Amino acid sequence: MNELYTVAEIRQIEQAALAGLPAGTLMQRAGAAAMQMALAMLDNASIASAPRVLVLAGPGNNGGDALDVAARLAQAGIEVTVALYAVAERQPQDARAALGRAQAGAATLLAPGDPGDSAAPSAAGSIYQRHWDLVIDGLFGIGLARPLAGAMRAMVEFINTLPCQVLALDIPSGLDADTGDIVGPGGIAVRAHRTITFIADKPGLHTCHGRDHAGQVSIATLDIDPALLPPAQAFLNGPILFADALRPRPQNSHKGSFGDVAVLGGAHGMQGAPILAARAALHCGAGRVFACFVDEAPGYDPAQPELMCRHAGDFDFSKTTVVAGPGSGGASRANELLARVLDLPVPLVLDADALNLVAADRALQQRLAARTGATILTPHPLEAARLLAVSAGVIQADRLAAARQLAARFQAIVILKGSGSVIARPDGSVAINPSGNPALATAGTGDVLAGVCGALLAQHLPPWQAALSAAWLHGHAADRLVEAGVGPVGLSASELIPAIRTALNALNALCTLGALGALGAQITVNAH
Ligand SMILES: NC(=O)C1=CN([C@@H]2O[C@H](COP(=O)(O)OP(=O)(O)OC[C@H]3O[C@@H](n4cnc5c(N)ncnc54)[C@H](O)[C@@H]3O)[C@@H](O)[C@H]2O)[C@@H](O)CC1
Ligand SMILES: Nc1ncnc2c1ncn2[C@@H]1O[C@H](COP(=O)(O)OP(=O)(O)O)[C@@H](O)[C@H]1O
Ligand SMILES: [K+]
Repeated sequence: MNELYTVAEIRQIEQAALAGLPAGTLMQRAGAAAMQMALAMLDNASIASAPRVLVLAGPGNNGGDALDVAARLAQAGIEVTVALYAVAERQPQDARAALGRAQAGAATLLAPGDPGDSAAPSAAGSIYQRHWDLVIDGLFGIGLARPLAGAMRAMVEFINTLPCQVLALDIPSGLDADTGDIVGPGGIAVRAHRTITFIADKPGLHTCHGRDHAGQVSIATLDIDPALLPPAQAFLNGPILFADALRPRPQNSHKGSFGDVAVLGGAHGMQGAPILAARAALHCGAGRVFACFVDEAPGYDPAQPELMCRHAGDFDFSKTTVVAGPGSGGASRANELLARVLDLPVPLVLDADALNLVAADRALQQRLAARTGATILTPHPLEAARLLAVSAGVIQADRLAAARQLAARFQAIVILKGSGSVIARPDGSVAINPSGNPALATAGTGDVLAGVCGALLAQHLPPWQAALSAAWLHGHAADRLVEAGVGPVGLSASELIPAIRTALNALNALCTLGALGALGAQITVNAH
């Protein structure tokens, strides 16, 4: 299941489901699913003595889920302590019932204040000074309305220093489920190893701070009738979304069958960038690849003599897929060449300096929005910020909204890069890419991504599927390299290129075999 739902959508689904069920049913299903996850985490931790579990229970229904799990674990004979931040009279009905179940069982319930709080020194002390094998975070879920403060903030600061496993219920407390930002100003969020999220998956678990705070994400659907789920506007990217656009190569084919890619960039001192993009395009199957330089052009690329190096001013871009921007610089010469390619109806990828040139020039913006050819934009957050005339902080605070805004404004497919790259199309659909890791945080990997996009466009993938495939393959290759010890420290953009080729061929082989079902399972394993 690749659908991602906003808090507003989850609330609607929840209301529809609750209408047909006895009170407390969904919370008890959530508690039962979380209990299984907690037991599995305790098993995996191979704890020598009897395990001790600390459960944090907040004031709302997320706290209710936590109290339900606490009651279940205590009933199973596990030593459970609840740090309770709820007052029964103010709890929602289901959560109050869960409090009753926890109080009736063997769990110890404490109401801790700040570590130095003289009002509750013994409760706080017994939590802060003991050893814990597992912490279950049920402070806040989708109802978080403001930054964590006071005693709960102090508890989260403490939890985030512990060496033990942390399981978040629904959302790591403090994280915005829609955006993956930490609810602020000056907020804090639980850093969990695993998150069990209820009803359906949520975008904020997979982008911005989401990946660092949620850890491995599992979905407990709570047996809600799938008919109650509306059509999703957001998805977790994976081959299931784009594999049908990948086609086996016909035997009766030639280099002209797989398109030409021309990379436009490489101003003086930045010639490596278009070379990386061009090599990536070559290794992802483009029939012929040209590296076209804004200033002086090298005779050829000695490490990759298959590339044809040209002076951009002399090159006819009208019959190729164009990747514009890698190392192109911001000079007027680059601006003129960019204006020329924007007016051509060819498939076009805009990266790096091409995006900065567009951001600074209203005429280029109009040309871009008026294009008829397929267009993919690949901004990192700062480039996106320049395009939208805001700060990078504003982009990161709501990456989905920023990517959607750019896609609508320029009528293009947008890949907003970073942890959990967001791929958006002009109609507002988005996908969040779950592959990739910090090994990619090194110069040149963006040039490689642009080259992969170009190669896939040249091979006639529709731009949406080309962008989804490129982002996924790029991240997947980095994940495989890290598994093999090539990173996360010291992975180079050049090393990424053959790994992307391997991943693309493996995917093509699976698609050719019609093994998409198996692929679905594989994606889930990889993504979570
Ligand atoms: N309603 C139901 O039957 C179900 C609810 N579920 C759980 O319920 C959660 C949503 O429950 P709620 O809507 O009660 O929301 P939460 O439990 O996330 O929190 C809402 C409560 O916290 C208060 N609050 C918000 N931010 C605060 C802050 N920074 N400091 C102090 N108090 C703050 C609010 O005023 C409200 O009382 C889901 O995330 C999920 O875990 C699941 O059990 C599924 C079924
Ligand atoms: N921490 C990270 N996790 C996942 N992907 C990352 C991370 N850091 C960078 N990346 C990816 O690496 C690439 C970097 O691109 P970019 O910033 O344009 O670099 P450059 O311009 O130097 O090539 C993007 O695809 C981005 O999504
Ligand atoms: K939580």
